[in-house]
Amino acid sequence: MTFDHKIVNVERAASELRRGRPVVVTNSDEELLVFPPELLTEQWLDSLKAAAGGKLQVGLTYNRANVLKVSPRKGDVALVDVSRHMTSAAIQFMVDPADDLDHPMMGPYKVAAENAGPMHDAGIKLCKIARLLPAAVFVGPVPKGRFGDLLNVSAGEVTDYDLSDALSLEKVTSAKVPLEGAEDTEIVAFRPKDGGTEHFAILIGSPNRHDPVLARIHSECFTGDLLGSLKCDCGDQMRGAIKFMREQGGGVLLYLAQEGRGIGLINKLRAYHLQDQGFDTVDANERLGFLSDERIFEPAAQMLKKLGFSKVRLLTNNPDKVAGLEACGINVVERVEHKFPSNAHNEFYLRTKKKRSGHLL
Ligand SMILES: Nc1nc2c(ncn2[C@@H]2O[C@H](COP(=O)(O)OP(=O)(O)OP(=O)(O)O)[C@@H](O)[C@H]2O)c(=O)[nH]1
Ligand SMILES: [Zn+2]
Repeated sequence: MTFDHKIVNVERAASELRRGRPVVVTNSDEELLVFPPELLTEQWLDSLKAAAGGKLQVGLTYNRANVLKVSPRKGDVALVDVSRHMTSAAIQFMVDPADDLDHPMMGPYKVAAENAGPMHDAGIKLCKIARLLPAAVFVGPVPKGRFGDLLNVSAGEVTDYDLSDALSLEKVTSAKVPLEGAEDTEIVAFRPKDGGTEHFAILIGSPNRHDPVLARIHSECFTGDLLGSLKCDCGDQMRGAIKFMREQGGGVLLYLAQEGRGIGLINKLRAYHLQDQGFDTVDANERLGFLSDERIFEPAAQMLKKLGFSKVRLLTNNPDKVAGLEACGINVVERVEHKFPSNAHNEFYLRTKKKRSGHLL
């Protein structure tokens, strides 16, 4: 029997990291131990220092490194040496911006003599997949076999994860779920065959497959969609799209598991904490070490294709969504604006999206 382990290995490794356990990223002849800094304890740090024999490093993304005034030697990851006396708390200050304003004199940090490589990139990517802070403590690289029985995953599998995860989406089931204002509605569930990220398509009415379908790419927003948060416009946009589709005779809303523009709910709340300190939505993401938007469009495109839609009229104010969907082989024949009145809490957020993220309204 043969299995395609691509997604499985990555999901297992990410799940191990979320539990505060180290994993090993490999290439053809070397391996690199990865530990999530936000879950570091003094005990773990002592063990890692012992395993590293004095060579322990923290990997930071370009955006976080930039905040700390260090730069990657090459590529997008900066490696900072962990000195013998550095505590787990000091490493956590390095990767978590929550208390940056209370520690304005952090550093200076010693940039490692080595360049970061694809295994380091994969280590940080794994922390992102685990929805942890995008940083990692590293031991190595060392020749293969040194870290014994620790769970391991190849750097290539991690790099390919997003695409493999999206391209293996399959329809699992569907059911009629009448919604307020759109009673003729069906929810179609998608899941990669070996168990990755689940996404959902909400079909309003019975749109035909010949004409361009009215479509909305909606990234999950627990606070806005479910709780009615006034900090963003997601709830209005989601309910507004459903209502508009019903009025127009049908459409499809793709509900994507990309909470917080792809950083996860906990990291989004971390970004909100920084916004409470005065940083805008873009700076908050970047101080955490993320890109301002970490989303990809393949899952949306894949669901549209599986549902038989190849041409869409896209409800959005975000030109990146149009370009992103087009790049995945969906023909966006029209962008339909999707704006709702602002309130005192989201006005600055909406202005920032226009000023800094190229939004059209
Ligand atoms: N990281 C982060 N995510 C946020 C913030 N506010 C809202 N979000 C997330 O942003 C996503 C919603 O974005 P979308 O509604 O797709 O909006 P958009 O990219 O602005 O584009 P359109 O609405 O289509 O014009 C959801 O996943 C929200 O959780 C924030 O301040 N920080
Ligand atoms: Zn929202």
